[in-house]
Amino acid sequence: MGKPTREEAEAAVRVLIRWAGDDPQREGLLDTPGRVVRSYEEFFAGYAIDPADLLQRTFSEVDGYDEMVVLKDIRFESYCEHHMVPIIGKAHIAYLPDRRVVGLSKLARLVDAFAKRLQIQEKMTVQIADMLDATLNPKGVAVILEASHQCMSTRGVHKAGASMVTSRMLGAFREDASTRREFLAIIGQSTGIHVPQA
Ligand SMILES: Nc1nc2c(ncn2[C@@H]2O[C@H](COP(=O)(O)OP(=O)(O)OP(=O)(O)O)[C@@H](O)[C@H]2O)c(=O)[nH]1
Ligand SMILES: [Zn+2]
Repeated sequence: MGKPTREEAEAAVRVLIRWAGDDPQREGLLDTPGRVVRSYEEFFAGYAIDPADLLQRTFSEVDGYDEMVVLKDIRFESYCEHHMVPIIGKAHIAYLPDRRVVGLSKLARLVDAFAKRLQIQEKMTVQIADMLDATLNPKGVAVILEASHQCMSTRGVHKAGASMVTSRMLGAFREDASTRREFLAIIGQSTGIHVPQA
């Protein structure tokens, strides 16, 4: 299945405008297919990124640092693969380094590489954790995602305010309850976290 041309993608948007009940030829909508297709390039930029590449560069001069590294409150925007509407939330990532650490921004880039695709939250959670585990070989990895799904707030069941929380714990975070507790305490899970609403 080859990638369609830009013209084909714009034609598909014109069909959807007609499906919504409007006229793609009216002045206000003439440039809309082009804008939508350009927006899709942003929304789905993750397909062009190789997440493993992002984590190739590591640093080993850490003077023996062997405690957990946590990056919390990483905002992400993803898209529900069932309804193609936004999933907006926050990711919290931790790992227990084994001599090597990765540049901090790469953790946020890793989240985006998987978020900017058609997703379900469970799959995205596993993809982030497993990629970090496979490329960095740390002693443990923890990933928690909390997000609100516009397919649940702006349509269907209309439950604004509900948030989905998913997690994946590997290595020390799975096996050792105190490591897991320390991570949860650091990200503030015990005190409650504000989830940005879609
Ligand atoms: N587990 C999971 N479900 C999701 C996620 N995003 C959306 N969904 C759900 O996917 C389901 C799709 O269900 P269907 O019954 O096929 O679709 P639908 O008729 O549009 O369902 P409603 O949303 O209940 O109106 C819905 O229950 C959504 O809430 C996600 O990230 N994880
Ligand atoms: Zn959905």
